[in-house]
Amino acid sequence: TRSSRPQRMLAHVKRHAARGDPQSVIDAIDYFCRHKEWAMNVGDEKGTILDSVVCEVSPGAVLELGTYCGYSTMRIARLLAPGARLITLEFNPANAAVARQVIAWAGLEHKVQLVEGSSGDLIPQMREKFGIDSFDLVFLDHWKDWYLPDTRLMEELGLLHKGSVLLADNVICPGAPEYLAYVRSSPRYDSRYFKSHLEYTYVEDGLEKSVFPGASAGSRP
Ligand SMILES: Oc1cc(-c2ccc(F)cc2)cc2nccnc12
Ligand SMILES: [Mg+2]
Repeated sequence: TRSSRPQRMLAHVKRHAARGDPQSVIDAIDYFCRHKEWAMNVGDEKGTILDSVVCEVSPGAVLELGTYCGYSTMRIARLLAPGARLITLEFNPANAAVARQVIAWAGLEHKVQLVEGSSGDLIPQMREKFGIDSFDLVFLDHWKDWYLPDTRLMEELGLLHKGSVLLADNVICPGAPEYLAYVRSSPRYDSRYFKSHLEYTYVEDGLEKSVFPGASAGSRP
C-alpha cells in the first residue's frame, strides 16, 4: 500500500539529516514540508517562538499534547537542561511510530517519553505512571476541541503550579475560540498572543502564551 506522508517525511529525514544532530533533522523536515509536501508541524516561524518560550521558562517538566511526527518534540527536547523531562502524548499509533524514529534519529530519545493514547485518559495518570508532580510548561498542539477540557483537567488535578506556562498552537488557524476566550477572560491566567503564520504558509496563525498565576488567583479572598 502507498506510504503515508509521515512515512515519506521520515524517509526524507533518514536520507538528508545527520544522526544525532537535532538541528539537521528539524531543517530536513522544514525543507520537506516547504518544498515537497505540506504537513502540520509547528514549523520554523512559530518554532522560533516556541524555542524562545522554552528558553525563558527553562522547564524541568514539560508536557506536549500532540506529538504528530516529533518536530516540536525535538525543538523542545534539544533545549532542555540535563535531567529535564518531556512527556509527549500522541493519539494516532501510526504517527507515534514515525515520531519515535524521528526522535531517535535526532538522538533525543533519552530526554523524551512518548506515550500513545488520548490526553483525556493519560493526563489523570501523570502522577502515578510518570511520577510527575506538576508541569512547568505545557505545549498544546493536538485537536483544538480538547485544548479547554484538557486545561481544566490539569487545573483540577493540580498539575499546574504558580508560574506554569501554557503555550497553545493554532489559536487562529484552525482556531481554538473557546480556549482563547477562557484563558483571556479568566483572572487565573495572564495571556499573550504571539502573531505568526500557519506553518509554511502566509495564512495568519499564532501561539497563545498563558501563565497560570496560581490556584488561589481568581478565587474569593
Ligand atoms: O498546526 C496545525 C495545523 C492544522 C491545519 C490543518 C489543515 C489546514 F488547512 C490548516 C491547519 C491542523 C493541526 N492539527 C493539530 C495540531 N496542529 C495543527
Ligand atoms: Mg499545530
